[in-house]
Parts: sequence; structure tokens; C-alpha cells
Amino acid sequence: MILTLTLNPSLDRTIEVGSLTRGAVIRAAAAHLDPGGKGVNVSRALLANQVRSCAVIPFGGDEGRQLVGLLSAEGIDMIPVSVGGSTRSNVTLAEPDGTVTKLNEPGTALTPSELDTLASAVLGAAESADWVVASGSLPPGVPVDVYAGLCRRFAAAGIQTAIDTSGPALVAAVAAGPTLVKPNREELAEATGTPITRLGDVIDAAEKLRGMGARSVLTSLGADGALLMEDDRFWYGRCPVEEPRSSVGAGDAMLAGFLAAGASGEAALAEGLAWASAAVGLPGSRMPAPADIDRSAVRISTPDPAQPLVSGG
Ligand SMILES: Nc1ncnc2c1ncn2[C@@H]1O[C@H](COP(=O)(O)OP(=O)(O)OP(=O)(O)O)[C@@H](O)[C@H]1O
Ligand SMILES: O=P(O)(O)OC[C@@]1(O)O[C@H](CO)[C@@H](O)[C@@H]1O
Repeated sequence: MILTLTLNPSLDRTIEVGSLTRGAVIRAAAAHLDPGGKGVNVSRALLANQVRSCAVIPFGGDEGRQLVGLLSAEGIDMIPVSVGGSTRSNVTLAEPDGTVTKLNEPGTALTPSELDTLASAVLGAAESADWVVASGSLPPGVPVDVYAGLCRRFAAAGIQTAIDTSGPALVAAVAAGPTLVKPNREELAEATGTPITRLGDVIDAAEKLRGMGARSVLTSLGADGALLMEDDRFWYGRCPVEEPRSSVGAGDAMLAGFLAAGASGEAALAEGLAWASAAVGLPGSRMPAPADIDRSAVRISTPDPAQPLVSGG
């Protein structure tokens, strides 16, 4: 069972527009409301592919109750912890070419008592878990070393940990020796203080992140694919998407597919790439089901360090 912790979950509202014009009234082509948050999406993707998962989340206010309702409707196994602040809403403006502009609220602060309750819920549920995934931003007021503290406690219990976050929270978590971290290109560059413009920069930065404490580093690179580094080996792959709809949640789908396929080596990277590209082809932050996943488009290759990275960054 893969347990996920999302300290800052969200209601994800995706609004599909023909184009963006600042100051204009834009009539949306369509709108979607999904339960959101990085760890929540990992659990959603796993459930959609018949892999056991449980999501630990704080929830508060009408928005929080709506989030729990949406997750219940999807059949998500969860441990919802009631908190005083309202759950945030994040808005994505999605254009026809797949370009997304995302507006993420900061979320509402968690009190020390609420944080303790969440940590106790995770530690209790972790006894029956193979992995604990701690994923997403931290709400205001949460200490940046919260993931690091959980990593140390799970390591002592022999439970594997996967972290997907950014900034100081990522650097602090890495120092605690997580089994796996899943930065995107910008998060890897920021955590290691190195500019990343070519594939060789990703290899060097991932090695630096391993030297800082992470055991395996799965770096997602948008349309450029992903690079996995573990021990003294690394693999690179990509999976083109003919009609990108929304990349929101693609990294979460990648992490879910990677874990579902054993969380190590070329086969797990390939599965993560397939789930991620399937997510990109879906609207909003919808997670892919088996029928959405096309493994035939995955290409694993020997990375060329000189290969420029063309997407994002
Ligand atoms: N335009 C695209 N074409 C093909 N694959 C894509 C595209 N965008 C994303 N992907 C796939 O999704 C993976 C994750 O994308 P990205 O690097 O943007 O992760 P992320 O920033 O963590 O995403 P999120 O935080 O929204 O989950 C990429 O490694 C790639 O496999
Ligand atoms: O603010 P965070 O926690 O970094 O990211 C939150 C979020 O953008 O991540 C998911 C996509 O990965 C969305 O469901 C959600 O809105």
C-alpha cells in the first residue's frame, strides 16, 4: 500500500479558454472541478490503476468538505483530518495548445496541534504501508523541515519515502535521506543552485542532490521527458504527446506510475513516463486510467549530455 500525505490539498478548477487577454472578459469553453494536491493526485492515479493507496489530508470549511466529497465519489481511501482553516482552491487557465497558467492559493495555516494530528495519522497508517509519499507545498506556518522529520522517522521504521516538493522544504527533506525525490527541472535547479539547460546539467544536478542525501532522483523535464538516477546508474526517456490538454498533475501521475512499477530501474521509469504522458492528454488534473495509458510511445535512450532542454525551465 502506498500512503500519501498532502499537507496543502486543493480544489482544482480548470477553465478552458480559447486565448488569454489581460483585462478582457473571457467566455470559457469548458470548466472542470477536480480534487487536487500532489499527494492526492498520486493516490488518485494509483486507485485508477487498481493499486492500493490511502491519502492523508487536512480539510476545512465548505471547500474542504467539497474536496472530501469529490474524493469519496472517486472511491479514494483516505484519512481526512478536520482543521480550522479552509481548504484552498487553485485555478488553471488552459489554452487549446495545452499551455496552462496556474494560480495556486497559499493555503491556510495549520496549527502545531493540527500538524501533530496529521503526523500521528500518517505514522499510524504507515505501519501497513510499503511507501510513504509526502508531496506538495507547505501551508503557511508549517516548519520547512516537516518532511525531513517524517523521513527520519520512517527510515527508522524501515519504510521507504518519496518526496515531491520544492525550495527549502526539498533541501531539508533531501538532507534526511529519502528513498526517492521527484523534482521537476526548475525545482532541481533551485535545490542545487545550478542552471539547467542541457541534459548533462540534469545528470550533474541529480548527482549533486544525491550527494546532499537523496538516494534516488527522478527528475521530470516536461516535454523533454524524465531522467532517473539511482546509485551509480541513470536512465533517460521521453513519451511524446500528440495533443496535450493539461500538464497539471503529470508529475504526480509519473510518480504514481513509477512507484506502481517497482520504483527502480528502466521499467519503472518507462511506466512513469507512460502515466505522465497519458495525464497530459487529459483535461484538468484528471488522472489516467488503464485505457488512457499508451506504453508504445515511450522511448528510453542513452542520454546525450549535450542535448538542449526545450520545454520550460
Ligand atoms: N508537453 C508534454 N509532452 C509530453 N510529455 C509531457 C509534457 N508535459 C509533461 N510531460 C510529461 O509529464 C512529466 C511531468 O511533467 P513536469 O516536468 O511538468 O512535472 P511537474 O512540474 O512535476 O508537473 P505537476 O507538478 O503539474 O504534476 C514529464 O516528465 C513528462 O514525462
Ligand atoms: O501548490 P503545490 O502544492 O506545489 O501544487 C498544488 C498543485 O498545483 O499540484 C497539483 C498538480 O501537481 C494540483 O492538483 C495542485 O493544484
